[in-house]
Amino acid sequence: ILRGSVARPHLKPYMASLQLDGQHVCGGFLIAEQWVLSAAHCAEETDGKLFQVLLGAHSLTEPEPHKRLYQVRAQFPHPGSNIHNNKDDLLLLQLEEKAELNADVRVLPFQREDRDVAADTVCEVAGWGTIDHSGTRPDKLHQVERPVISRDVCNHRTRHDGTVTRNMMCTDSRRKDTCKGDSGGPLVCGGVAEGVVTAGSRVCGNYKKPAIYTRIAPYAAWIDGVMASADG
Ligand SMILES: O=C(O)c1[nH]c2ccc(F)cc2c1NC(=O)[C@H]1C[C@@H]1c1ccccc1
Repeated sequence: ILRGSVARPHLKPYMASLQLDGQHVCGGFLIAEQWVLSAAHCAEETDGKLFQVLLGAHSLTEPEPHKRLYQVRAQFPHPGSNIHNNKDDLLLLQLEEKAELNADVRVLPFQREDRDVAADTVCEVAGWGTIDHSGTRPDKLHQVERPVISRDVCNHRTRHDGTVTRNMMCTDSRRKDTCKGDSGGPLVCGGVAEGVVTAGSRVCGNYKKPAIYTRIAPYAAWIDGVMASADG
């Protein structure tokens, strides 16, 4: 998160850190007791290894009361996701067991109504991604508020030039922005997850390149289908 602030500890109890060998790779969030939603690109270089999912955390390193690392039983990248673009950039992770819910570990509801969030709506996004242009990696969760910008503005020739589909949305990236490592986290508007930070490589903090999110509502049926069909 660029030019945001340290989040109030454990006030975003749905936040997940997707880790490999103890290293944060991407964000994610709890959508059900045994399920985390993130971005498919994040699993591109895992060489077939499964993530581990850290829940209940504020600091990535310090001991905290409800912090716990969960094994992943299975990972389900959206079948339409691919390395060439940001389409269908969603990843469902089934935890090895149901997460123990408490004050620091909670499910975040996601939007099921497929209607664009109005431009200028101020939403919030959080993550353990880079916090400056030197690529500094924070230990604590950061957050930032960002206004939604219209798809037409986001698709302008000088911005994302028509690559933002109806299944995506954008927020203003002037100065304050998401950045590497924040991908997979939720864009929360009015207490509901409306989008997932896309994990394609993107310059951060440049107003010419707004942040892009995968809208969740268009994928509600896919999400429900995977959760229903997987065992347990
Ligand atoms: O964050 C992303 O957009 C993104 N997209 C990817 C695609 C493949 C892939 F193998 C990884 C990623 C990845 N995450 C990262 O590189 C994470 C490792 C870097 C990081 C930044 C800040 C703090 C901690 C760690």
